[in-house]
Amino acid sequence: MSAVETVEVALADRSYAIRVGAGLIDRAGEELADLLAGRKAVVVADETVAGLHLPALVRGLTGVARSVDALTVPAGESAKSMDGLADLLDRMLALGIDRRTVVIALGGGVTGDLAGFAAAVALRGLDFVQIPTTLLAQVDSSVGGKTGVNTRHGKNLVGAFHQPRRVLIDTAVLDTLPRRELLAGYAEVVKYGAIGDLEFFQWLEANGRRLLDGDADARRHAIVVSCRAKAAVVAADERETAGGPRALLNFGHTFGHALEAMAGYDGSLLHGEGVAAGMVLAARLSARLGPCTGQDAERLAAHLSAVGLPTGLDQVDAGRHWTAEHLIGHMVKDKKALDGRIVFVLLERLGHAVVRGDVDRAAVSALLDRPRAA
Ligand SMILES: O=C(O)C(=O)C[C@@H](O)[C@H](O)[C@H](O)COP(=O)(O)O
Repeated sequence: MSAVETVEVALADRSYAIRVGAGLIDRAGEELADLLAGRKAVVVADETVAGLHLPALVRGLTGVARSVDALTVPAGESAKSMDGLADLLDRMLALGIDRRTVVIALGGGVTGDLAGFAAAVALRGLDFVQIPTTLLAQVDSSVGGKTGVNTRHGKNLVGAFHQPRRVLIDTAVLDTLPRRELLAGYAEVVKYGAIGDLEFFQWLEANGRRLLDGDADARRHAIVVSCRAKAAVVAADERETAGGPRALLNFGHTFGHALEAMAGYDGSLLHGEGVAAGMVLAARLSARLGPCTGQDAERLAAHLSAVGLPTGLDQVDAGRHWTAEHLIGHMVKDKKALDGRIVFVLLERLGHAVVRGDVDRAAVSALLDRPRAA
């Protein structure tokens, strides 16, 4: 067993540990024994992950929890819907859950957000554990308690803050993750460097490829640094108060969520791909407004592009030519928007982000307007 590192999320009586190491799914019984003793466990996994990691997890938890049931949900963003939630709750209730039942989300961001929201509302709130199996979920969505589903009005528009009781990050599962998914998660890793840690961004410029190519030390380092950064922000501003620091984690997401909504959650644009293109748009908007420089914005774009992530509208709209009007129509529904004003997370410089509610819509339109190909 290789080393396991612990990152604490300090939230008074809702504090929890994020455990990071290779092989943690195999050791889940031991890792979760204190939480599960005498209680029912319901594992929720998506269909792809169920085929890969569910048997080992159920084996490990059997005899530790009072009973272990497993439910599967479809893979992909479209599962994160009101219908998907209703179906999952129905199946959980049919299992005879009680208020001591622990829900365990095994999978990527979609599974964690959906199962976490189901745990938040079933019997008015059940304990839950996150076992994220994608890089994106490991460095971002499994930490911080944002749970929810998408609606036809946009991404994550219905949900709840519901903190997990523990997060188990098994870095070995990344070995079976498709490259495209790995890259999408890498966008969120880069985000931490861009918004608050220039030194980490520089490290990623030098080591990002090692991480993507499977170097275990580089992976663990990037995951631990990312989780530490997220844990600090969440501890400072758990519920994303207006003007509070948690909104900084939304860098790239105002544009990114609009891109995802335009794409229709059909798998053609992954969340992390939308965030990558969204971060570049936000950085270029920052450079237009200052004081961020064009060099900083293009340095971010260059790194994302070098690893193979999309950095422009043309790369994400697959010839559908989304207009500024289309995208702004989605951005005004963003949860950060206040009194009809879109709130952006912009860069003051690479490594330092700020929240801005005073951005002129004409500047956003000018950034998004593209000449139509003849
Ligand atoms: O945890 C947060 O806070 C974030 O904003 C992290 C984001 O990377 C993540 O995608 C989050 O789920 C987006 O939240 P939303 O409030 O913009 O829906």
